[in-house]
Amino acid sequence: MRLTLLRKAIHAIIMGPPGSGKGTVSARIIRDFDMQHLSSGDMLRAEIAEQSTYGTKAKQFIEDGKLVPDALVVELVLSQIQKIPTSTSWLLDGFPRTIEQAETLSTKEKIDCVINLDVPFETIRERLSGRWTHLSSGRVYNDGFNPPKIPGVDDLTGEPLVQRDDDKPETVQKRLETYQLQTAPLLDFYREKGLLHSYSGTKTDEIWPKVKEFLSTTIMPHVNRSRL
Ligand SMILES: Nc1nc2c(ncn2[C@@H]2O[C@H](COP(=O)(O)OP(=O)(O)O)[C@@H](O)[C@H]2O)c(=O)[nH]1
Ligand SMILES: Nc1ncnc2c1ncn2[C@@H]1O[C@H](COP(=O)(O)OP(=O)(O)O)[C@@H](O)[C@H]1O
Repeated sequence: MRLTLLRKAIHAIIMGPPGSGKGTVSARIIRDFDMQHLSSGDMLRAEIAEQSTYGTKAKQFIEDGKLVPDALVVELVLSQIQKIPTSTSWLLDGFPRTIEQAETLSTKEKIDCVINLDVPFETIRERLSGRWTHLSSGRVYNDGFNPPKIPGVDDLTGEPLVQRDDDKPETVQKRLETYQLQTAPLLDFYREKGLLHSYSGTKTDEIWPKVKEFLSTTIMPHVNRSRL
């Protein structure tokens, strides 16, 4: 019997080092499951493009491969979450990234699961040198893995793609160090709560079926809109 009356909105987090495939896997999740995607990096880049107060404060930290201060990111992300109807499921990508962010989030929202993409740093360094981003949507491409139909142009809008300034090798190295120091400790935070589900590998196409299987069977069989 289907227990449709018990449907509830799911609150999921996707974690992993920069370039581990969070955006790529998130796009597949929202294609196949009825969820709203919230990416802190996309939000910050939109604020920078608008030259807003948030954007102006965040810009230098991002360019330096550092994390943007907790207070700023928390305010930005929580204000976006609050705009989502309570009946809508959401997937947070890139947030939280520090214990302080996770603790603040846990006082405001109940989290159902954390998907962690465990990809070796060597693989990431190679990938990020070939990442092309459509800034306004957050869509990503890669020279070898999923190239755009026309080089340098977004498939859906025809607008130009850019190589993010923070994808330069020296900034990538700094971001990986920042991840190791400030974000990796979050894995234990969520493991202790029994929420962490880690997927290791070097290829998204191998990781994705496992993530999909987990979401379909365990977390949200009721919102799965794909044909398994
Ligand atoms: N070669 C290769 N590139 C991938 C794979 N998965 C994702 N990418 C690319 O790697 C880059 C980083 O992925 P992205 O989803 O942006 O990672 P994020 O920084 O964690 O959100 C992008 O250019 C993707 O197109 C993969 O399995 N192989
Ligand atoms: N939760 C966050 N806390 C602090 N800084 C953040 C957060 N999310 C994004 N940022 C800033 O934005 C940059 C880009 O983030 P993101 O788009 O998630 O890229 P990636 O996953 O490739 O590192 C980060 O390097 C960091 O400076």
